[in-house]
Amino acid sequence: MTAPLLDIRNLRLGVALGRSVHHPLLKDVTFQIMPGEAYGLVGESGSGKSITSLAVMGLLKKPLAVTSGEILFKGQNLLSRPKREMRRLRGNRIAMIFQEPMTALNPLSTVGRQIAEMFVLHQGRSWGEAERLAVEALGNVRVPNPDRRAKNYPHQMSGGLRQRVMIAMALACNPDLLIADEPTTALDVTVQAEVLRLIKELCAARGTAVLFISHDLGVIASICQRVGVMYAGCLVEENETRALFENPRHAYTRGLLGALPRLGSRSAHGRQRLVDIDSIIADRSTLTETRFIAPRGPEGGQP
Ligand SMILES: Nc1ncnc2c1ncn2[C@@H]1O[C@H](COP(=O)(O)OP(=O)(O)OP(=O)(O)O)[C@@H](O)[C@H]1O
Repeated sequence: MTAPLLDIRNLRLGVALGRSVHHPLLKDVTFQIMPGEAYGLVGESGSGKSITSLAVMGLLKKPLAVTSGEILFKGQNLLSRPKREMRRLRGNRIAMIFQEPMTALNPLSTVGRQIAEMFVLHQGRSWGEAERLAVEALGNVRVPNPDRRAKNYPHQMSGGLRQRVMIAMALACNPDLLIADEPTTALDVTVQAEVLRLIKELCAARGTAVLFISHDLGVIASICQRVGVMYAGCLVEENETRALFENPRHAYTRGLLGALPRLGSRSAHGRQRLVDIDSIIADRSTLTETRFIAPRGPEGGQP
């Protein structure tokens, strides 16, 4: 049997309130991503999606701290790796793209130079060779006129093109895992669709696994084979994407699906009614619905 690429086990994470007291933010989060698989984490704002990905990248900053659990990447626990090794891993074996590329790109350096830096830092290439590879990388993410565009500064590009630059940087070293945290939320719908298609095609062609984070189940469904649903710091349900849509078992997942706008569903006034998820989960503080629900096996039992 193939071993998981990423294996997060009982991850607990919190805000340090004192030396040993933590306010919990993640509670026993457990999920696996197989090599080449696209896995989606969906949940409302504040449910813990981003801090999960930052923990994987080793980028949590105080007062946030992992209190227990394991993050195994290719069988090795990232939580016990020295900082130097994590720096080598980031950008090389695990790469990340964020919602707003402007915050991740250096405004004072051309995009070609920034992509070239990946080849110099992680692959020890000469600058001349790295700059040639950077133009090639821009072409691979379908940036028109890559030679000319490589000389642009980030502010000279549209949001969609900047996100393509981020994807080119992230995939430069052919990582095993790409973490995409709401990469298309800030883009127009048409540009969003193009960028999603690009991520999907490039990762499938290279066999790169994806951890795709979004609050939008529709976006997740277009790219991921499996989905984990997060609510209040817990992974409350996990299933294959199609099965989750056909048979959502957790109240919060049903709420999320019910809140997806659908073509053709209109009220008597001709307007579509949007469903309020809060009306489905009455009291968040009790967290009575945060029990994990695993996918059913073929006969409806556990697989
Ligand atoms: N530096 C921090 N200090 C204290 N609490 C934090 C810090 N960063 C995040 N949190 C808290 O951790 C919880 C999870 O945050 P996280 O950013 O992971 O949510 P999210 O699901 O990614 O939401 P969003 O979609 O809005 O980014 C939230 O309650 C948030 O307020």
